[in-house]
Amino acid sequence: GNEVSIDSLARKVQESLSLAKRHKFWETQPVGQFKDLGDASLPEGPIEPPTPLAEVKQEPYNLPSPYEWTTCDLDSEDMCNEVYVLLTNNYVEDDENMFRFNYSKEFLRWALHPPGYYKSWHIGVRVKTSKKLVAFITGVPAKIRARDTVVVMAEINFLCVHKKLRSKRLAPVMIKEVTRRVHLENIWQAAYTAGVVLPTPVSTCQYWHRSLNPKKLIDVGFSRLGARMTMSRTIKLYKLPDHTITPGFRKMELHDVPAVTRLLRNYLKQFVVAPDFDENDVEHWLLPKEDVVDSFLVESPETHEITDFCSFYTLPSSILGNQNYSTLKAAYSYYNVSTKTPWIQLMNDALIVAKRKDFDVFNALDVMHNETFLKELKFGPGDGKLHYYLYNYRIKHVLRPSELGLVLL
Ligand SMILES: CNCCCN(C)c1ncc(F)c(N2CC(C(=O)NCc3cnc4ccccn34)C2)n1
Repeated sequence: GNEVSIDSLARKVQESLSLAKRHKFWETQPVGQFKDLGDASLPEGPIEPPTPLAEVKQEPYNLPSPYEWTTCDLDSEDMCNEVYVLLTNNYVEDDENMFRFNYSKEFLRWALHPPGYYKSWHIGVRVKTSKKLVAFITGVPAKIRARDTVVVMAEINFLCVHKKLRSKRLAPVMIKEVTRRVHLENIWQAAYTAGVVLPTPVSTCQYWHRSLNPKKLIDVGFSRLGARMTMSRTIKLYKLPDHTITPGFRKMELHDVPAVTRLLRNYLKQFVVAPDFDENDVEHWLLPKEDVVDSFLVESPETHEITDFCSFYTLPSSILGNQNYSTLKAAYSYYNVSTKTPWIQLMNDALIVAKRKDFDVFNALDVMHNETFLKELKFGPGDGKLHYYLYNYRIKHVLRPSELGLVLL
């Protein structure tokens, strides 16, 4: 009926209150503001100039009295485990609270220890008395090109506040603290993503999902049986060959780093915003690491030239409240390049390898050239939108996803 229950009304009030507070906070920050959207006179580039380092706040921001700052050293097994447990129990869930991201410890160490990382940007909040870790936020340095300008930015990620401490206004002070620590390293721009709308998205992307294990996906409620479809017909629809079909398709190895760097740098040139990877970055971000990142390339059997590349990262989700399964094994499309092998064939080989590695689903954003293969390879549009943001950097127009060459973890 149309009766609105009291608690759903209360939830709506709470949501709109936190949305109002969220915008109030972001209207104080050097980010593109909604009111500026139409103003073509505003130049592209930094919104505010750097602050002289002596004028950057030297001491941490004040936390509410029961809490204290801590720096999380992920090389410490104990600390890495504390971060893993906090995220496993309190990080991003889908709107229906059926799934929660379950980044692994190995993944977190990989994601947070790229070349040139700062330990001081791995920030935790503890309860002073119990020393329990109750919140987390991170930054890693990255060379990002925006049109023709390469800027060293902080990639901000893994903002997580314990479920029991929500709406205590911890997130704004954590964002200000990571910003302060980034400023202390003379870095003045940042990049981040969110499933929620903030001022102002650089681009808004759509997730697409390719079923690999449709029976499990339907059983756990990730997808639904199509109209006029039976389960056996659905399993047949998503069936993949046991082996890849592209001649010369193989796992990337250390000696491939120079060639893959050339291939990827040349490919990423065409996008308005993209990482400016050097060989050290490629070695860290794209060499295969078991249960973290997989990468493959096509080496021409005739010329031994490396002509194509595909990669995906491993990000499982906890399944909340299903009798038969506890984990959804998801692969996320990362960076792909096609110069000789057609996109469809290259990405179909990626699906074949992901299926063979027992992934349940292969996710991809509609960024870069992904829309050229999504529909034909039987990806379906997801309900999750991912908004991309830049801090203290104005891009003249909102970008189409196909103009974006950046994938954050
Ligand atoms: C770049 N830093 C954010 C990345 C975090 N990523 C991967 C993310 N951010 C927002 C999303 F909308 C999203 N989606 C993947 C699609 C999906 O699989 N939706 C069902 C589902 C399964 N498990 C979960 C866990 C949380 C949310 C939705 N879940 C939607 N992914």
